[in-house]
Amino acid sequence: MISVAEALAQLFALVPEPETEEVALRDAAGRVLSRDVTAARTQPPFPASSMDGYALRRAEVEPDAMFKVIGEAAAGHRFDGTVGPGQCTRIFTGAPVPEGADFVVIQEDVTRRGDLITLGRDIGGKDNIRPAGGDFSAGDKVAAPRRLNPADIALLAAMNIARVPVAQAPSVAILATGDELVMPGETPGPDQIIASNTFGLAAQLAALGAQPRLLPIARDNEPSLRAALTLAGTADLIITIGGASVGDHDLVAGVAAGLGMEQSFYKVAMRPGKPLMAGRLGGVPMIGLPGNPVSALVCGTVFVAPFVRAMQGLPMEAARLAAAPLAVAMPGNGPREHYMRARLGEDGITPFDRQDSSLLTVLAGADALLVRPPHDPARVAGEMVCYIPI
Ligand SMILES: Nc1nc2c(c(=O)[nH]1)N[C@H]1C(S)=C(S)[C@@H](COP(=O)(O)OP(=O)(O)OC[C@H]3O[C@@H](n4cnc5c(N)ncnc54)[C@H](O)[C@@H]3O)O[C@H]1N2
Ligand code: MOO
Repeated sequence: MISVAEALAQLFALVPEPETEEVALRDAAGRVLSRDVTAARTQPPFPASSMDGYALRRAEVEPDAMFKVIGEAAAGHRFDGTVGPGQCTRIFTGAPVPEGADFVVIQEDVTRRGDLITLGRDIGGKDNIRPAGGDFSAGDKVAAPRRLNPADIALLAAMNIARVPVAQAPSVAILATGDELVMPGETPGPDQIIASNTFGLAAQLAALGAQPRLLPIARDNEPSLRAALTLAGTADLIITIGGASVGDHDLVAGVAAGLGMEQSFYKVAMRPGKPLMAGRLGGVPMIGLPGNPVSALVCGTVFVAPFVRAMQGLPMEAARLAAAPLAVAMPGNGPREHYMRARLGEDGITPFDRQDSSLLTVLAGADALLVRPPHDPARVAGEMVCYIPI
């Protein structure tokens, strides 16, 4: 059995070179920017007022000073003249500051009668002007790789980038295996259950910017598995669920090997998730997840998510760890890295009492996987521990 870190390193060696495509800005949210993009314009393109008020000369600002209003500058409509001594323009937020003016007095600090304004007694030194290029300048870059969040999309829009180079969304074939499985909505026989991991994993993948494709459930016999694995061959990544352990009906490794799979590793010193397998089948990376529902989804977080991020050109990094104080004491850990389903609260992190890898109710109630290294000694409440937010 290899360590989680070693398994992840071997998995990253299977990551294919990401491919780029261009998409409309509206479709770029959540995708990974694949090339640096460069602003073709400056923002704001001119010194702009940040408030509604009057534009005038800073040197003339003093208590009770009077100015003549000679025009108006609004957003989208500049004032074409020049503001001279003793003059001002009405100005609104976002408007270009007129020639000659270098200060905006907010209207709350002004009394206006006809074309004349009188300043109040406490104007302050803030000019209320956003300099040209205060946000960004032509030539500034948004650097790749980067998963584009809503603020990034707004920034690209402001830079006038209508089409965005992004990594192609990896197509991921998900193959559930087992005679006991039926799809949600179907009527299970007396010995059957509903395929659940499949859907949890598809949801994880969709949230990572991949395109999950559910294959028909493969039955626990070689022809069915072989047919299903052959169907998966056009994907960028094949994920199988179940049939990974040592039982008589656990056939995935054997059938995949028969089809020419080059195995990178099988079995990882972790809990849950021990019978994890990975390799390449027909040139396509393949990850064989254990069937137990929590095992499959924990492996989804610890292995599939970093892999799919790397497939989109993001750095090859393990799931990010956070730290929190333990709310309760814990006994020592065994030889496998333990990903304990846990809850964060005001007094720290608490692992659930029940850690069986079949319990989806416990996983659904968890917001953290408390990570315990192999042979981690007993811990007392208050000690800092690492966790993966989920
Ligand atoms: N003698 C041993 N037995 C087992 C070992 C072992 O080391 N020695 N390892 C255990 C561990 S740990 C795990 S994890 C499981 C993994 O088993 P498989 O990957 O072969 O998975 P299955 O046997 O096919 O299924 C296990 C369990 O999960 C249910 N399942 C499977 N697929 C789905 C799905 N898509 N949705 C919902 N539930 C699913 C399945 O019905 C079984 O209950 O092996 C242990 N055994
Ligand atoms: O490793 Mo299994 O995944 O413990 O249930």
